[in-house]
Amino acid sequence: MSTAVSTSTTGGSGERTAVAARARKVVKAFGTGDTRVVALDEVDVDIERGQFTAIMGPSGSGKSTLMHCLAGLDTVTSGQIWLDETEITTLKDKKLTRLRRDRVGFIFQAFNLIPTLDALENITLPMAIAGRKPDREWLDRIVATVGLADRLHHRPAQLSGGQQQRVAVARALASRPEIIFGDEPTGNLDSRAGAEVLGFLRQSVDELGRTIVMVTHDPIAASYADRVLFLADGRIVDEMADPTTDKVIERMRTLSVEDTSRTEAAGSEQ
Ligand SMILES: Nc1ncnc2c1ncn2[C@@H]1O[C@H](COP(=O)(O)OP(=O)(O)OP(=O)(O)O)[C@@H](O)[C@H]1O
Repeated sequence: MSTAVSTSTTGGSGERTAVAARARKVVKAFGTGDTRVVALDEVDVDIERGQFTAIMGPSGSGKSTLMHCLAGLDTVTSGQIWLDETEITTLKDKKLTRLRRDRVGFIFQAFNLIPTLDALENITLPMAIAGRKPDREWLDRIVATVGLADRLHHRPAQLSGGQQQRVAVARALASRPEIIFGDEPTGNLDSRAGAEVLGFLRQSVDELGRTIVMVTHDPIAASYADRVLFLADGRIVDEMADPTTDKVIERMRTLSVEDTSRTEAAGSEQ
């Protein structure tokens, strides 16, 4: 079974669609024969523009694979993915690289900052590489939003983990990407620094109109989102609007019970 989670689009006439990313019947398999693993099994999903979406699910359910495919970091076995109105599943490497550079932002668990550059240079580096000038006003807004104004000339080693991740958030926002993907962005942070970074992600959606998709194991992190997608066995099995930590914990608990009973049923069939 696959669950279609759809929203209407307003595209056409050069207008932005209400959907920032869209997947249809996406299958991603790794390996062949006996070692074949189907990580995504006919996934249909719409990621709404201007929303904060969290992806949750048990370990191995396909969360990272879904994010990598939506972001054009990995190819699909079959199915289609669009970013806005561009189908990325048919793009050749060069065009895909350019699209990722120009239209997508990334925040990873590891901050991936360049140690010899200061915070401001790290924030503007991707744009410098792309030969683009940062929009000063936008940059100032981002720096103010993530609270880095007095740290801009510090190198990563002179910043706390939370501050380093804020630099990474500012770097992801700097080029005004259409969509930002985060893979466990608070996974390396203590709860206070994690809460700060999640607060900034929330603000970038509410105040800067960004679109964020975040993979997380943490129900508290998921509670900052507008909507949570739940994956199990490579399929979207549920979604939740306006999540709270307790509601997410409860849903994850029932998912792992369902997971165990599925595994037991599969075992007894053999
Ligand atoms: N490069 C790969 N080669 C082979 N199998 C892979 C590869 N990447 C992922 N898989 C398999 O695909 C399935 C989904 O993996 P994925 O990493 O997307 O899950 P996840 O939900 O993000 O897991 P976790 O929460 O543990 O990070 C798993 O069974 C995994 O072992």
